[in-house]
Amino acid sequence: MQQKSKKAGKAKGKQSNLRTPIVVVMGHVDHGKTTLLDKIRGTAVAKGEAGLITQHIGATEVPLDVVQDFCGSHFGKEIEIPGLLFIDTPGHHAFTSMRSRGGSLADLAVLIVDVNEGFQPQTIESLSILKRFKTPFVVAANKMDRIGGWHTTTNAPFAKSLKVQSERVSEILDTRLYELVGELYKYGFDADRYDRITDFTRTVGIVPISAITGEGVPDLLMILVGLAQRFLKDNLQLTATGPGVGTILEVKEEKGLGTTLDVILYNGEFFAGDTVIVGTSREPLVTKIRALLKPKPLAEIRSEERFLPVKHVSAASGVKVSAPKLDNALAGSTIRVVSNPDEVEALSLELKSELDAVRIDTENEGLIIKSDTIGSLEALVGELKARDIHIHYADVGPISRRDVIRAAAINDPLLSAILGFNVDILPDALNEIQKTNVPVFSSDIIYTIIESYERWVEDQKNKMEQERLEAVIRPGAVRILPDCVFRQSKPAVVGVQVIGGIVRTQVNLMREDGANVGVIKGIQAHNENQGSATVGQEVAISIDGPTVGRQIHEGDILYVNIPEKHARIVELELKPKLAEDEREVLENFLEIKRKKDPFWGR
Ligand SMILES: Nc1nc2c(ncn2[C@@H]2O[C@H](COP(=O)(O)OP(=O)(O)OP(=O)(O)O)[C@@H](O)[C@H]2O)c(=O)[nH]1
Repeated sequence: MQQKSKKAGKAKGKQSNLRTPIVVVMGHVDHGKTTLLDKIRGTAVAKGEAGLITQHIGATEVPLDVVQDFCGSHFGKEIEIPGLLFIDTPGHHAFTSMRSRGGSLADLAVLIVDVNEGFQPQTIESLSILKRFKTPFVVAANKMDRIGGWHTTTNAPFAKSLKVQSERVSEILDTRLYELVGELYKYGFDADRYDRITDFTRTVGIVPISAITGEGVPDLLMILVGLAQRFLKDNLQLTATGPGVGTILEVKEEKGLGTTLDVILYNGEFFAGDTVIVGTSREPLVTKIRALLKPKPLAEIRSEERFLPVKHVSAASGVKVSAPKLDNALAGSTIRVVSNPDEVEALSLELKSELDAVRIDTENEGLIIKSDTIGSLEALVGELKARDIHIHYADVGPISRRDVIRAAAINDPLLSAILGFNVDILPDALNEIQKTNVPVFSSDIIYTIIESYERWVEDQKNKMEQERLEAVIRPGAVRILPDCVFRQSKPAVVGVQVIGGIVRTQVNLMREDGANVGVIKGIQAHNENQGSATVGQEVAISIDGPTVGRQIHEGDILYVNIPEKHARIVELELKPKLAEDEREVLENFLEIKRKKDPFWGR
């Protein structure tokens, strides 16, 4: 044990400043992210190597030696990375709040998929985030132990585990893996079971695992080390020395410490006392690191203090930073060491541009977007842009009254809405929402937000369409009944039978020769006023315009004089839905119109 520690320490020194790669585990709810992280931590602890596993703030470091031991094999000299740093907060939320300039903070990702359930909404969302950030990843096909008839070999590498399975179990597993290959192909990735791949730069590896039994986990770790070595080597800027740069994972209030930052240091070093510049939602702030804190090892947690001050940390590392004036610090933004006061201005501009790059503030018609961190804002905005959904304004922070007012002022009814990712609605914003009826779609799953917004858009469109069609004047025809003239004129009141379609008040009537007759003022049946009458009904109608005996006569057929614009909609859009009588009336009506003008209504 002692020896191993020394060996690990020495090995690290040899490694030409290549820093520990940062790994994030992503996937759908309940597919096993937490269980996998627990397994990786727990196994190493169980192997009596707890001393080697370094607990970070928000992350767990697994040194290369531990990975080697777990895998039961030794890596060659070509492996120079000191180990793997797993971010403890699983999920894409953590992923999106971590970003370094130009991409995500994570060097590598594990996309975990329940092999029995296949792709689910958050799997797809995670995949699209990985694609956008171009983060190399492996797929962990989890819960293979749930296949009926599975024989468990605890913590065994996949090949060993597979050997003891029946042919039927192997076949089921293979089928499920092929389904995953198919899903990945659909989203633009070539994938295969990892042991069938020769070129990992082109093909995504799928590692069958069980996070519970540990089977396949050694393989997963091996693949991660291999990928990290390849991809990190290309990124020579990332080192464990020099002025530190980190991403703020969380801004946290701590008893006795005030506001602190949980930071993943991804490049260089922090020393207690360093001057740092920190991103906020306004002007970046310059402050001095009062203390760097690491979690206390489990055995030492006796007192209330959970943290251990350290003088120095180097990348990659999870650390709590205590410093004055941190209240406005913004999760997802950068913390950076200022080595020279002359740099402040340039660094400040750089930090501001980080937020400005994601923030959108235009005069165009579009949605209002609010999000909790820069990373999540970027992810949400990215997804919306990919769908060509217009954005009026996007910013970090809770939903405020101002946001609601801005959304209400948007003219396009389908864009007058707010989308929020993991943000609160301030109380006065709630009042404004009630007043304006601006819809707010919020969730901590991007996919859910967009899906519910899109569903609302669909509903709104249907409603608008329905309203439009309801406003269309439809075909109708009446015959004036004999001996039912109740008044000659001003207005003429006659008894009619509706012989087809529908007649409403306010529509114009037309004779069979095409001459306009006048407007229906009222419709009565059994002395009751009504707005319309349909086929078969006998009603009295009052018509403003004609005189009975002159323009109209008993026995005449009168048509609803459909305006040309409406006739076009009826003929082109509504015809298939018309009843037989309506269609007949429409055809007769159009025939009359087109006798004079063959192109009428076309
Ligand atoms: N049989 C079996 N069960 C598993 C495996 N991995 C996870 N589970 C179980 O699946 C459930 C969900 O696992 P979690 O690790 O909590 O899933 P998660 O993805 O972290 O879920 P969220 O944190 O809610 O997103 C738990 O009951 C686990 O015990 C596995 O490999 N085999």
